[in-house]
Amino acid sequence: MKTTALSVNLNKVATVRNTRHLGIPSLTRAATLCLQAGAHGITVHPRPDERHIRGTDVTELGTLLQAWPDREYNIEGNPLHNLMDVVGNLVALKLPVHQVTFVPDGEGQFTSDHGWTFPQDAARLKPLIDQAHAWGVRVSLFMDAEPEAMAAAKAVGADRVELYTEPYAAAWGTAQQATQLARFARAAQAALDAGLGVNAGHDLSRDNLSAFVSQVPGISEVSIGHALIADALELGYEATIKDYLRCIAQAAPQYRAG
Ligand SMILES: CC(=O)[C@@H](O)[C@H](O)COP(=O)(O)O
Ligand SMILES: NCC(=O)COP(=O)(O)O
Repeated sequence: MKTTALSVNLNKVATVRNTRHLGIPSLTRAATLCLQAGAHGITVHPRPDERHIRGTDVTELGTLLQAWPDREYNIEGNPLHNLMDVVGNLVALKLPVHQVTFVPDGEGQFTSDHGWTFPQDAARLKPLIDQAHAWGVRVSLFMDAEPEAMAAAKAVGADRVELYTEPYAAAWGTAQQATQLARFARAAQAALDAGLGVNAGHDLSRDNLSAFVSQVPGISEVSIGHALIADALELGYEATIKDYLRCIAQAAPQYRAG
């Protein structure tokens, strides 16, 4: 049994960097500080419009992660748009990529706000999942917390699902929190029962993280960007990462490998 991994999403560092032509803040510097502080991995979501993460960032971070063989690189995006080209480029360069997270975002979408739909998406996902597996890359599917969809995600070939946690985050601290936690716990258990690993992400924060990982079973990885980078602006990367790791450790989560 292992603890839940923390993968730091660097999209928002790139968002700030892209407002000038000075190259600061540096993504590789941010990644290094997060990894030195104990983060288990780095996540990026290179959108087709390159509003934050650019193709060059993906390659530079892959090069950096070569020096951190015990950490993971997770690339998110829509495999029907630019993601497969981005990942294929990393593979061709023999740079590490441990996981792809397929997200059904439209081009130019404000932010991710829903998961894949089954059975409708199965036929177009299958060859893309097979391609990622041929590259030796684990595939996670971004999914709404719907227990009945998990068996279909497994059947199409996914290794993991990433539960889209915005509805939980929005309910945290309200009368709906327990209902949402129970819903996510059912979805996670259904995924585990189907033989999938379970990741989670979107709007997770130092406030809502402990309750989630303690009450939703089997969370292998959380990917966190927006709130974490906002915290880092105030606390610095080292203190921020250590506090997110404390939130996870406090919940003492354990998961089945998958
Ligand atoms: C897939 C997902 O959950 C997102 O959180 C995404 O990575 C965030 O993208 P933006 O940073 O562009 O909002
Ligand atoms: N997969 C979710 C992610 O990488 C980060 O989402 P957010 O914390 O920026 O909402």
